[in-house]
Amino acid sequence: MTNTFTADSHSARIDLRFEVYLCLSVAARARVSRQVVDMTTERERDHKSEVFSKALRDVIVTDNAVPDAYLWPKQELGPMLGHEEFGEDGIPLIDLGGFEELDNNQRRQIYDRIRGACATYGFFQVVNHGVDLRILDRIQAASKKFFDVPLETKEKLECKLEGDRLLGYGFYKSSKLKTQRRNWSEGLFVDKPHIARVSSTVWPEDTDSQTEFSESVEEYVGALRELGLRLTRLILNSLGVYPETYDKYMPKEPALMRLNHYPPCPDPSKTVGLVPHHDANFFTILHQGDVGGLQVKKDEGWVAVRPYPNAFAVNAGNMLQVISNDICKSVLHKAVVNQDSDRYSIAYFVQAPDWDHIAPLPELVDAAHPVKYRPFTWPEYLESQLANPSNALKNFEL
Ligand SMILES: O=C(O)CCC(=O)C(=O)O
Ligand SMILES: [Fe+2]
Repeated sequence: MTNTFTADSHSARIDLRFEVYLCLSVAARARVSRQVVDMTTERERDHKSEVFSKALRDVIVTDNAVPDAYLWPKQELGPMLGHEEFGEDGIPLIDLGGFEELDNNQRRQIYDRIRGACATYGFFQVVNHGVDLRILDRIQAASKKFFDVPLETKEKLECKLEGDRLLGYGFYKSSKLKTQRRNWSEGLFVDKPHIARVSSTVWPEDTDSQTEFSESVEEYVGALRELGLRLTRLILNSLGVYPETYDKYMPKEPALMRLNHYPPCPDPSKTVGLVPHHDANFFTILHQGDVGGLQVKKDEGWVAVRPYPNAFAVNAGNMLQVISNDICKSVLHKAVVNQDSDRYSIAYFVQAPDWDHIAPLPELVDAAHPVKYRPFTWPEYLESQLANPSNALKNFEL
């Protein structure tokens, strides 16, 4: 992929892919370039060799203020909700324990809850999902250890295109605003084939750390792949699609993953952890650990997704919205930060099936439910994303 963006600069293309593959797809136009990690002021440059979070904390100690690049105008933030303001979020927490033993009626109830959640919120949460909790602890520890290494080491993994996918480490800026506000976060994009390169770059002399990082991430990817397949079947069933074989509906491999780190922030009410965005992929499985921060757009406001340490939040991406003929909604979501704790989240982006054309499933189209999108290829989608980042699906709507 893809030669279709020749009119645009290299960085714009990278920008686009960043959004798509890292799923900062609609509201966010994050620039992935050297610029991303280039600090703009003298003071910030001084801190470049520090750990990101420490650098920010130092700025705070010096100035008792958030650097300008991270301050968002109030009107851009919209109605704010603190990271611990959990109301009745209404997003179902679905217990998958013992699912195989359930009778058809009981299963149907679960399918209905999944479908209702995808239609209303675009999100649901799962517990007893079959992923060993030790695997979750291990990946959280690996992620923390990664983000704790000095910035100059992490920068060796600068985000760049690898084939048709962007991988590596970076801060994120949003081009949503002309002023290029920054998100109060750093992240590492990795997929299975590139895990070993990450660990050998970050810990060239330390084979124990290399092994620990590689093993924890590989183990996580393996477990999440299984969960991704299981959730694909559950979601298809919830849509009333019962193919003889699910093979042609199975996600494309490898999935992409992003480790996110949100350092504590002195003024969370004026900053954004991760800018509001839609995920572009099929669906995302997010582990947000025990520190909340994920918020989902509902009507004119935001709903905070309650963190359950052992749960995963699952959300529909743009491709699921299309494939489900708009039954599942790819909903705007964002991450907010807080004053006291580091937050580590892990997003596992399940890819859409490897079809020549993405289109609504014929099973979901009839006279009462007319087809909502024309078929399109992935490169066409990317082009549309570049032209219309806030509504990439618009081009394909019928
Ligand atoms: O960290 C979070 O809670 C949100 C992450 C997210 O939405 C993403 O990585 O696409
Ligand atoms: Fe997301």
